[in-house]
Amino acid sequence: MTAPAARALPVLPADHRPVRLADLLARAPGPWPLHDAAASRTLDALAAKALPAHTLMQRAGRAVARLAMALAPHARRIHVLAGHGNNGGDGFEAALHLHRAGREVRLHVIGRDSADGRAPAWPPDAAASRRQAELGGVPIIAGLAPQALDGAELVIDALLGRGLTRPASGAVADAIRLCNGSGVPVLAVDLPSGLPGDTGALEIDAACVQARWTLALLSLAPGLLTAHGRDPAGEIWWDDLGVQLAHPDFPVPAARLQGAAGLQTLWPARRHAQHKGSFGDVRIVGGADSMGGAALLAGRAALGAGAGRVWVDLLDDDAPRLDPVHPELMFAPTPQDERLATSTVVAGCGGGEAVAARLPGLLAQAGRLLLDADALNALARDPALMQALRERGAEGRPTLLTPHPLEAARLLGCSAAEVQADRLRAVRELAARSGAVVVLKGSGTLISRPGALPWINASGHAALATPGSGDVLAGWIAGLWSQISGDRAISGETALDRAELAARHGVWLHGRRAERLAPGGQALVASRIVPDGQDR
Ligand SMILES: NC(=O)C1=CN([C@@H]2O[C@H](COP(=O)(O)OP(=O)(O)OC[C@H]3O[C@@H](n4cnc5c(N)ncnc54)[C@H](OP(=O)(O)O)[C@@H]3O)[C@@H](O)[C@H]2O)[C@@H](O)CC1
Ligand SMILES: Nc1ncnc2c1ncn2[C@@H]1O[C@H](COP(=O)(O)OP(=O)(O)O)[C@@H](O)[C@H]1O
Ligand SMILES: [K+]
Repeated sequence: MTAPAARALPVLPADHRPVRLADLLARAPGPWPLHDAAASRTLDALAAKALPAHTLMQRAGRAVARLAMALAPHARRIHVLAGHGNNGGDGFEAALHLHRAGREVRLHVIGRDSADGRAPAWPPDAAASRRQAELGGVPIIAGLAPQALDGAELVIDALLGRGLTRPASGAVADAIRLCNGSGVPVLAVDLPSGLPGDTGALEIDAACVQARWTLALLSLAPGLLTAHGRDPAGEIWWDDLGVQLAHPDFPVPAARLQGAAGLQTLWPARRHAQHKGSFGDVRIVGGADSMGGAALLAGRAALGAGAGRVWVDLLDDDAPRLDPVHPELMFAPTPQDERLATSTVVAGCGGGEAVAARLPGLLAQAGRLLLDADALNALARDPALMQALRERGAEGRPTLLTPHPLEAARLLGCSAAEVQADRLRAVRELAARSGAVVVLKGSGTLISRPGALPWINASGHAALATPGSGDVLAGWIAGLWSQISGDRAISGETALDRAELAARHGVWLHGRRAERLAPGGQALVASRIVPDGQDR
């Protein structure tokens, strides 16, 4: 790709304000692109070229200083920890602004020059910003002494950003640990230092700043939103520094952020002339041995999401065929005829070993098929099933897979740790291998279809880490999927588009319901996460 002419870039005057990501997602349509480090470097260079020298870093530093004063208006003593890359440069600029605004600023320079006495080697912009800070009279201190943060009211973390190439160590890791141990609130610049921006994957005991707030600059890193990223990032803010990221010449993002926008309009109000047959049939195949509850949760969720009729096909012959809490649920064996071709089938919730025998028939006949839990484990064990899955996709019959990281690892033939080390790569790989839409669950759930940009879901928190919440999700997605298929099919969309839409919407609503029920992240039981028809 040839680089676009710099003057073509839409760089606006810097009169904008940073926005809290949660507010942005609630009101703006998006989709918001997420850029990896390589793309962000390209963006940085393009934007810097379109502006007068040093302007981009000045904007970044001013944005950090303004947000610091807005979030911690009473903080007088502010310590800025600066590393030796451009992240440090943003810190120098912020320190200068805060100093000029009358705050008591201490600027700690951490890294090569303080640790081993070598001459500092900042990139040109950061070197210029450091000179400005010195000339402006900001007190600059080499390193961070153990008691240095006593009495501090705010720390600005500008140690490491997108340039992280290895786990933080040495003087940088020591500074991170001191900062975390101080109890002083931290505003992280671009990323909490130590967090890998592309993946959000932290090794055990890796040094990483635990920020109260993170201000992402120009572009948003996927690692802030998935794997381990949400905890160290704290509340995420974003400032595009006046650069419009939607410009066609900008580098392709690594993923898109899924919020509510664009989804509500998919399920319009019901028309008077509609009947339950208009909203699709869902069949749940699962509940082997003592795991009938999983199938019931999925069935209830499909009903609550608005499916027209829901049948549960229990694999345990001795289990009662009635749900007293939801007597609307019907219990019947899955038919082996054309009714299967027009149904949305969920297989695997509490499926045990028994579900494997059902898969060849379902893969061959089900119109829409969602495989979860034990159905995924059976798929991982049997290459013939995987082949049948690919054939379905090639014939235009869509499948959705909803693995958690261990199930994804079994399907990919690797460990769960390897999946978690690069969740975006894992979800793309699994979608490509299976031809299905894949929902890789966990903090920052990913949704991917073959060959397309993955989505990272922004809703939900650890209240969802409760048994059965995955069964609810599977049923919820199926209930939505059944409504945008059949006679309510959205025109112009392919079968795989509809599968992806249902997955994106289901994952978003599932997470948002948990946030509403447990705003403080307190424990939830999965039955409460079952939708009640009000979730839109
Ligand atoms: N891109 C954008 O959109 C914009 C970017 N901007 C800002 O620039 C930041 C990116 O700057 P950057 O590329 O200079 O990287 P940065 O994070 O400062 O690291 C620098 C140095 O750290 C080193 N290093 C690496 N790992 C290490 C470790 N574990 N422990 C210790 N050291 C380690 C490594 O040097 P090494 O030691 O490997 O030679 C590297 O040179 C970005 O986050 C944002 O704040 C904004 O100003 C404007 C918009
Ligand atoms: N820490 C977390 N943050 C956000 N979502 C989570 C977290 N832990 C679990 N979840 C979500 O909860 C659900 C759990 O699904 P799963 O692991 O299949 O559980 P189960 O098999 O018990 O139903 C998934 O949607 C997953 O994304
Ligand atoms: K940082």
